[in-house]
Amino acid sequence: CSLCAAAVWRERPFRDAENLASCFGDFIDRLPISGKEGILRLHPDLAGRLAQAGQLTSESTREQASAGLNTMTEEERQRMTNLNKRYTQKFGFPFVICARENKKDAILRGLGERLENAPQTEAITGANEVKKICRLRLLDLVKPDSQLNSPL
Ligand SMILES: NC(=O)NC1NC(=O)NC1=O
Repeated sequence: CSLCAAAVWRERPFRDAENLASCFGDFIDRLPISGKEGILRLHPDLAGRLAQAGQLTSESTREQASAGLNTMTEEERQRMTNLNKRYTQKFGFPFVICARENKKDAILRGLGERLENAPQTEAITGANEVKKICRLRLLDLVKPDSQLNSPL
């Protein structure tokens, strides 16, 4: 989210990628519920229309594939679509989970379970998942060598 990046920029210099990720995490934690919901709305549905049209970002494509979401049976895809629809109707933002830390069965189960949560709880749970996605993406972007050379 470019707004988060622009805000976290003021915390420079960062010791390393972990420090940068924790600054992003702190920023997301400090957002009010409406801000957390806004960040969640920037995310594509899991195995949704964008994925099926091949229009996800390369990061999302890789993450969703690592959970096995690109090899779902027709029945699994239908279940995912129905649950995603119910979730978005209830909360007004899409279901977000760190796909690299879950497999498709855990994602389908989590989607069903999290549908029962209260809206505020779910905005916080979703934002915590965004923090995990953000951290893994940052660690990919910042090569270990660059930590030795100069602060970010
Ligand atoms: N909706 C959702 O969780 N999307 C994602 N999760 C993840 O790890 N990558 C995504 O694109």
